[in-house]
Amino acid sequence: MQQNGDANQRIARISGHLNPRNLQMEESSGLQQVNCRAKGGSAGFRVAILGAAGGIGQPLAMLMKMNPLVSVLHLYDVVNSPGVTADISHMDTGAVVRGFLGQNQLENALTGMDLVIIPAGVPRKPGMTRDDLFNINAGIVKTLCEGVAKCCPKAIVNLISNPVNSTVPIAAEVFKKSGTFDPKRLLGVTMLDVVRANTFVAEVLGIDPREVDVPVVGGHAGVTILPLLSQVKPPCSFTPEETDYLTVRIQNGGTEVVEAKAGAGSATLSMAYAAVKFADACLRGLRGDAGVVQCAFVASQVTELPFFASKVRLGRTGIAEIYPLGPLNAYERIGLDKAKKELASSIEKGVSFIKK
Ligand SMILES: NC(=O)C1=CN([C@@H]2O[C@H](COP(=O)(O)OP(=O)(O)OC[C@H]3O[C@@H](n4cnc5c(N)ncnc54)[C@H](O)[C@@H]3O)[C@@H](O)[C@H]2O)C=CC1
Ligand SMILES: O=C([O-])CC(=O)C(=O)O
Repeated sequence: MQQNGDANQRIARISGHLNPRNLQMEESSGLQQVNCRAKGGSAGFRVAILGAAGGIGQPLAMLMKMNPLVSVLHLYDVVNSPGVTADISHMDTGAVVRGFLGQNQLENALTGMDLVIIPAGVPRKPGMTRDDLFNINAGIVKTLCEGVAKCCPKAIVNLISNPVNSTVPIAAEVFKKSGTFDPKRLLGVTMLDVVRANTFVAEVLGIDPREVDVPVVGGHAGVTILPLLSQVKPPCSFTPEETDYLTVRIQNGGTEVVEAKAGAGSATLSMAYAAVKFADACLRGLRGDAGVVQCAFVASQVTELPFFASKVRLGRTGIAEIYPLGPLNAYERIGLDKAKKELASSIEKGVSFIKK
């Protein structure tokens, strides 16, 4: 009898993932299901991806499902999230996966999350700047951040949607308006600039990219992307021609992919890789690991601008420390002036979108 009871319990637990009755319940009262299903998961953090069915969202969801620090993975989108969720949920890794479709499931997707990663929004086509995405993506980011403020105000937010130089200020204003803004918890993802810089510098030096660390500061668009080639690890030097080539290639990395994709979108796979590298750093910080340092676009006092990308140390409550830029050479100082000029107006555009 006892054996039968155990077996029934096991079947009930497994079929909880498949039983159409339970799925229906999730639509009407997601939170109840959330608590119930999490029992099957491993110990770890609860992560939501908003825009999970997109070009970045899908590989990002796959890679996060493989991350042993993740116990619960919520996949939210306005289209196609049920299919992506069914697919990802068959991977035999520890995280429990749940899908959420459409605005009326946003709150259930966000409730209880430790980390929210946002790649929702339209990507560039050839000939466009990231700022050309502002009109559509600003509203999307605003709505999603209002959800975060309401349902998981203590979550760390990794904001990927472009133009990052404006969407991060938008998010900050939304959080300020709702009285939940904590600058330590809002991070614009500029990791792809670092990933590209490491790759291109390694190519020039003829070494393994995994051995290279290039700080990239400023922001995430054109001249605001400022690689500090004088601070590359391992220590090395570049000719003026190499410095020019590397700086321009790193600044135009996104455009290089947009043009190669010829209308089919922008970087998705390398971005998903970069997003997971960054999210993993945030989770290791939350866990209490020491010495977790990455570049990110954050509320900052490193320059006179209210937001700036630089190296930050990640800790148990998000950003534990923001590092100064360190010594810059003449080339980098000129680059910094250009970056700051463009950044100032992108930041102002984001702030006034909410304040208007
Ligand atoms: N920070 C960075 O380094 C990078 C940022 N990006 C940006 O990431 C964003 C997404 O790019 P892709 O994934 O290639 O675009 P995509 O169009 O393939 O996917 C975007 C997804 O967002 C969803 N979405 C739209 N409105 C939504 C809403 N209100 N709520 C939830 N989901 C919504 C769409 O349904 C779609 O599934 C773009 O803005 C792009 O410019 C792209 C590459 C690098
Ligand atoms: O270039 C774009 O539009 C997408 C992006 O931000 C990047 O690849 O760095």
